Amino acid sequence: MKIIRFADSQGAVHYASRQTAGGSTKDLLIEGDIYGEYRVTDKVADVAKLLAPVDPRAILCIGLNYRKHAEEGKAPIPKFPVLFMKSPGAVQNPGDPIVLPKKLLSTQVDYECELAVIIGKQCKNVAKANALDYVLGYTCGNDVSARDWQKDFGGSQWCRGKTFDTFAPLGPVLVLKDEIPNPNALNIKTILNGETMQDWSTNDMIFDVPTLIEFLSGSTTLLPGTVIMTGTPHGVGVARDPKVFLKHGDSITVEIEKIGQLTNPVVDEAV
Ligand SMILES: NC(=O)N[C@@H](O)C(=O)O
Repeated sequence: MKIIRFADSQGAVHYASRQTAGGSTKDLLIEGDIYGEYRVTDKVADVAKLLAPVDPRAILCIGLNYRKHAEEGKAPIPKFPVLFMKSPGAVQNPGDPIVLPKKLLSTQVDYECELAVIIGKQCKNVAKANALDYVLGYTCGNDVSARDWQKDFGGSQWCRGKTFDTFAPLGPVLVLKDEIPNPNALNIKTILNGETMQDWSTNDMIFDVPTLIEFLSGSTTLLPGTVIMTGTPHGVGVARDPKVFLKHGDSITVEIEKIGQLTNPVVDEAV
């Protein structure tokens, strides 16, 4: 099942089951708690605005989790997953703009397509073999990154470069795990203004999804609604010659097999 989160014409936030048949889409209202007991009603949802599919409790991000991306960044292959975090406040809805900070703040904003895992059940010290039992589902993520803050100004801490407002677009739908039995067998792409910039497979992760859940839950209780962004493959803008950074007027799309397209326009911060 595919689940959307949306605001209705009164501004109230709900979930719905998105059903596509014969090319037409129908959204049926969900009643209850998607992390607990819920049911799909026969009421057609009044979808006024599509939102990010979840309102994250936390956003845990993994760096250098694809060999060729580590190589293009001249970084060593990590022995353990490289963890950093984004503020839940950085989440952006599908279709809404990625806002480039004032030039004073950053001139090197980059894209990163990522498979995002949504934890459905609280867990701690989970064994790899049972790790997917704690997953609710998957969505597309864009780990938007200000490289200058990540590399030069952040004092070797990546956090600020990764967590500006709008630097965590998520969407367009939450695909429940029954539709994706193996999250490590999906094609993943980034398309910038119609040009494919990243095109790889999640089967090339250094630490696969069950290993990441085992590793993270070994130190941190993962609460329902936790989002894990699992790393990006090669082809990012900073590694290109000439470098490619996002600019006002761009349109950036993350596309993942079995999930769909997460597209966001890019705009300059109003000064
Ligand atoms: N370089 C960099 O920031 N990479 C990470 O975000 C990653 O996904 O590997």
